[in-house]
Amino acid sequence: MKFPGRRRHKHYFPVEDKDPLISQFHSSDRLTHNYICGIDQIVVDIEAKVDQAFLDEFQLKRGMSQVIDSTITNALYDRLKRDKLVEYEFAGGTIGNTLHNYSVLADDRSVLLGVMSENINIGSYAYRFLCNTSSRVDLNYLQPVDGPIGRCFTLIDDTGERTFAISAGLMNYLRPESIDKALVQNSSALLISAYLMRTQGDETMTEATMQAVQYANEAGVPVVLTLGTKFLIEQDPTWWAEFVEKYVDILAMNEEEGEAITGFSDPLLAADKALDWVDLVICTAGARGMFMAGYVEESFKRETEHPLLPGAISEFNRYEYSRAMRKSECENPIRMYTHSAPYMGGPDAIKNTNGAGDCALAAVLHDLSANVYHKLNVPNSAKHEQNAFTYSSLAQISKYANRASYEVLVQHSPRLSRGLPEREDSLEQAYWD
Ligand SMILES: Nc1ncnc2c1ncn2[C@@H]1O[C@H](COP(=O)(O)OP(=O)(O)OP(=O)(O)O)[C@@H](O)[C@H]1O
Ligand SMILES: Nc1nc2c(ncn2[C@@H]2O[C@H](CO)[C@@H](O)[C@H]2O)c(=O)[nH]1
Repeated sequence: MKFPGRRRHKHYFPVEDKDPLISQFHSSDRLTHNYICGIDQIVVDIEAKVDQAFLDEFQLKRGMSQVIDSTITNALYDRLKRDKLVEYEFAGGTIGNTLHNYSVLADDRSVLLGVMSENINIGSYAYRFLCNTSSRVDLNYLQPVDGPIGRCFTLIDDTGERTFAISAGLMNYLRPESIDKALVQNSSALLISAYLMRTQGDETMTEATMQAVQYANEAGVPVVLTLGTKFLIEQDPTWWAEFVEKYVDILAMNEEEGEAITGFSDPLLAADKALDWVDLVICTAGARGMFMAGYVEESFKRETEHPLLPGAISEFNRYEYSRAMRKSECENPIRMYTHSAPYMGGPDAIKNTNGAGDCALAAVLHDLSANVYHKLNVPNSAKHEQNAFTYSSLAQISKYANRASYEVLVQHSPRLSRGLPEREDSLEQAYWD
């Protein structure tokens, strides 16, 4: 686990001053390591710039993520290739991206559950998926299938709006018995997306997901749900709200998905409503940055040093300097909220917003997982007198998340190619302490 910290002069000394006992003590194999796991439909993104006429031609609804049949897939693919419209092909999937980015940010292990073609040819989509995934993402638990993984045609129009057309292949054939109980129950978080509930016919992905969720719930492992696309939620918001309340501990969404599930278009109110169901909420809001909402025990609350912000909940950021706790861990839970604007006001030129939200979630998961790691290795630290869920305050986490998503906006792919710089002026000292 990467703890981005300060470098102190006293740690740099000549070789002859080296104490053999100290080097033994610092040997990293004595540390206990933790990991997070996630389930995804394994897909490769095929990205192309198109116009509305193109979407109409293939009966695709703008802005949606939709599953397409093999006839449309073949026609679409042939057309993209014929007109040389494909800009890039890269590993994707909302959870695949998030785990990859988590592993890059934390420089630590995550485990991806899903399917993988058992026979892989060089250059095939399965091959590409494996090549474009961080070596820190453990792919050893993937279930082999006799056929292709999924393809996600990512069609971007002039306004930057993305329309996803999914050619499923065998991506939804993960079986419940392929979910390793101990793996899930020993993890620091289980990450799932709303897309996993979109299955048809004999596809088993939904059952596999529910099996993993049940294992996680039994063991008190936080279940993190990312909502994926508003169109899925709009189909049955009540079902989703009940699902979240029953099984989920941390909810990640953008403002449109937030409105679909809570009925509130204001991201702060949407986050507040979702806090009725879960312990921690992340609501990204595009150019407006992001909102987070969580709980803290009254006696551990910390007042912000920033100006108090107006909003639908007045002075909502008052306790944003507190570390979040599970509601059940609080005797007198109080709600706290934070808002962060985009890092540096957002980049001058946005290359691609695809995956910005996934990356924000990866940063939040890094913070959560760092807390578990610290607790495992330094259990007597004063830091853990408070039984917090997060390593940092809500204010710091949302800044970190925006910093991480900035990196995705200035590159073409939703997956980070490298970690963040160890220290930045824009992050307060408290974060690194
Ligand atoms: N136009 C923008 N200008 C500045 N920052 C932006 C812009 N769009 C996104 N961001 C940054 O990226 C973060 C996440 O963006 P957004 O709300 O678009 O996520 P999303 O819709 O969930 O994305 P995805 O589904 O592709 O992962 C925001 O919190 C913000 O920091
Ligand atoms: N797992 C999964 N990912 C999707 C789906 N539609 C779009 N995405 C991914 O969402 C990512 C952006 O958030 C892209 O990289 C896409 O691969 C889907 O139906 N299932």
